[in-house]
Amino acid sequence: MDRKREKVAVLGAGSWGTALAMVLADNGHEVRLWGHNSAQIEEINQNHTNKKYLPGITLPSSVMGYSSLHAALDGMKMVIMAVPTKAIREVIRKMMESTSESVIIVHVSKGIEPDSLLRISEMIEEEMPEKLLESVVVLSGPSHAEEVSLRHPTTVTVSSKKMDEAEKVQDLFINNHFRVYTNPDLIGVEIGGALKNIIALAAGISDGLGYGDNAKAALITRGLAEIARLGVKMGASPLTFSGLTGIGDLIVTCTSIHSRNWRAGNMLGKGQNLDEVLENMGMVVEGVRTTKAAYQLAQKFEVKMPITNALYHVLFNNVNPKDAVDGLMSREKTHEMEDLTDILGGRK
Ligand SMILES: NC(=O)C1=CN([C@@H]2O[C@H](COP(=O)(O)OP(=O)(O)OC[C@H]3O[C@@H](n4cnc5c(N)ncnc54)[C@H](OP(=O)(O)O)[C@@H]3O)[C@@H](O)[C@H]2O)C=CC1
Ligand SMILES: O=C(CO)COP(=O)(O)O
Repeated sequence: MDRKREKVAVLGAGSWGTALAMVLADNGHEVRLWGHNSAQIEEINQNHTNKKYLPGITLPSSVMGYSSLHAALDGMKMVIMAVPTKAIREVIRKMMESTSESVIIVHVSKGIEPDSLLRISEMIEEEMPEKLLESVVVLSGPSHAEEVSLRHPTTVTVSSKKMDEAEKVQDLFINNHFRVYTNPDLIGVEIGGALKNIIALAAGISDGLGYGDNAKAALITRGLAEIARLGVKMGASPLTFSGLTGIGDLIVTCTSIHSRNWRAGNMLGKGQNLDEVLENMGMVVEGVRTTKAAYQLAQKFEVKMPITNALYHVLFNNVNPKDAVDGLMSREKTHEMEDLTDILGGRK
């Protein structure tokens, strides 16, 4: 495809920012990868590696590392925000000290902010004055950085309130190993991507306890049911949850050793405590904060989210993981399609 060469800044030099910088460089764009650790940026520029986050991978030499945010943003209209959810506000604030240009922000993170209960696009809109923010686009889907950096076939979805801007982002990233779809359901795309991490933690716990494929299939399916239940109450389309950012991302995260959320859950299931687990991981485990946010959202929207609820008590109230599973399995009997029966007038 004929493609215009764009200038793109990627903020966050962890696994996902680096893998996405590789996709953009493969597509011929000018890519500036900003990170706050200058030794790591030096490694990227001198050795074309980012060993901590993508071991064994050689980066295209056109990916240029920047430790100055000001320099990375100079002349940039397109900014990829690839830091963990809890760092987004801080990085946006620093960004605004460094630029007076209006930009399109593409956020690729998966979380919900506890207490404010905002989705990431809403946090960005809250932080940035309208005159500096042309639009926010989310890019999400089943996409482990490790596999993207090997150029293995991957599919993701972009969404925005302004779909013409989402289409620009589709054109920016799409190539024959990284296929990008559009979906206008911004709420559904963000909720699916964020909440799948809760279920991935639970799936890891189940595997760590020695339970098998039946338990994992149950968690994925019933997890999707509770994510969709909440998402629809928040204004999402139910169809989005059967797509890449719903069931697609649930499958990839609940079944892969690449997933930090699954791995963290696995260690919890094997008996480690949360602090030890997070210390050992050395990378972001978004599902922990998102569990807190989803627990609060379930209360706010009066939605039943039994798996989220059980995980919340394991993470924050020292409930033993096995007791949490026993509690889930001994819940009051119910109809599988509870919400459908509500719609059909309570027929059982
Ligand atoms: N990895 C993946 O496969 C995918 C990840 N995502 C999402 O992308 C987001 C980023 O994750 P990922 O790259 O994997 O995380 P990593 O843990 O691999 O990397 C996080 C990066 O962000 C940096 N960082 C943390 N806090 C700040 C801060 N305050 N200012 C500047 N930089 C900061 C870290 O720096 P330092 O090294 O100093 O800690 C590190 O470079 C998450 O929301 C995740 O859910 C989405 C799809 C796939
Ligand atoms: O979002 C991801 C894959 O789509 C990555 O998941 P983890 O953060 O659990 O590694």
